[in-house]
Amino acid sequence: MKNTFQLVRNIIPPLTTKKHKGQDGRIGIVGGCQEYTGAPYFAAISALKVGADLSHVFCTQEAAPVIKSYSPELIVHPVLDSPDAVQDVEKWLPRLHALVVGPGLGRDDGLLRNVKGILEASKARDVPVVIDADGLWLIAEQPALIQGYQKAVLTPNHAEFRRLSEAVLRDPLDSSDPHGAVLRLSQALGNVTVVRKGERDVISDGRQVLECSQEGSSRRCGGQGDLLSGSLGVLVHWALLAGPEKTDGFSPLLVAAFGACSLTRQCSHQAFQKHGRSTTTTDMVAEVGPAFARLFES
Ligand SMILES: NC(=O)C1=CN([C@@H]2O[C@H](COP(=O)(O)OP(=O)(O)OC[C@H]3O[C@@H](n4cnc5c(N)ncnc54)[C@H](O)[C@@H]3O)[C@@H](O)[C@H]2O)[C@@H](O)CC1
Ligand SMILES: Nc1ncnc2c1ncn2[C@@H]1O[C@H](COP(=O)(O)OP(=O)(O)OP(=O)(O)O)[C@@H](O)[C@H]1O
Ligand SMILES: [Mg+2]
Repeated sequence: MKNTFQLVRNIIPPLTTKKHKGQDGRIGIVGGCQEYTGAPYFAAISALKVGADLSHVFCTQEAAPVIKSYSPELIVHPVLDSPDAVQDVEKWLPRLHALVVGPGLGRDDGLLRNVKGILEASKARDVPVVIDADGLWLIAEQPALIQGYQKAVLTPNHAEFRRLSEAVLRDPLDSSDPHGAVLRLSQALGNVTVVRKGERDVISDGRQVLECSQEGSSRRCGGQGDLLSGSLGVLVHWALLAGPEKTDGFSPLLVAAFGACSLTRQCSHQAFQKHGRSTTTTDMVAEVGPAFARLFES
């Protein structure tokens, strides 16, 4: 695990005065609806805190003023439930380095239909996508949407992993072999990268398996998966930019996922040390800077 941290360090771009705004990452979050406005915020602000330069949120018209009110740093587009949602997002794709699809998306059929079009447009432009939360609900319904897309990373929790496996694998889940279960799901989806979050995070691209057991915390408050998916959006961009020569034979997406899992757990650990049982994801977002420095810059 120690040299895996070195692989993550290898993909982190240097901070220099020679760069222009946006060069270190322009990330789009697709999600945010009437019920859920926190999740897309957590994902978007985490991307900025990890080191992206710009964070866009593409959400429903109703959710937009709420998410805008959380932070001036976010660029919030109230388009996800518009009749031209796909075109409204697609026109931004040339200016985005990665999309994080799902935080706070909800399961409205109309929104899922729009997100299907957005995913197809993203694949057509070779945009890397992290798919989380209710984006995974859509994938479980229509696995062909990302089948074989090598620039896709899925980040299911326990329930989402089960739903995906039941949708894609015929034989029942073998819970006694977590590595094998993630390997098989990745292979069945055409070697997309899968992160099964849990007491230990298991990551596979259908060829290799990494496990993240970085000490986290025993707080299971909502939103931690959104911090992970937002951080992962940036790390995916950096890892693909750095290329496989910097990741010592591991797939860049595998290394990016290990980095995001480690960072999320470290944030949880540091926040829990300060706040104990009252820890929330907001406290964890505040720890992104110090946790990143401790894991990857010291
Ligand atoms: N503040 C917010 O706006 C938040 C919104 N969220 C959104 O809520 C939507 C649904 O997310 P959910 O995570 O509820 O997804 P699910 O609808 O898949 O719920 C997961 C269910 O599985 C159960 N579960 C989780 N881990 C388990 C385990 N280890 N063993 C057994 N059962 C387990 C949970 O109790 C939960 O009921 C997503 O779009 C998500 O982004 C969440 O991210 C939480 C925060
Ligand atoms: N039992 C556990 N012990 C330690 N860490 C855990 C445990 N379960 C999950 N985690 C960690 O908590 C974080 C979020 O995982 P979780 O399964 O809660 O995702 P999620 O349900 O998608 O979260 P969200 O509420 O954002 O949707 C990950 O970093 C994961 O590694
Ligand atoms: Mg989640």
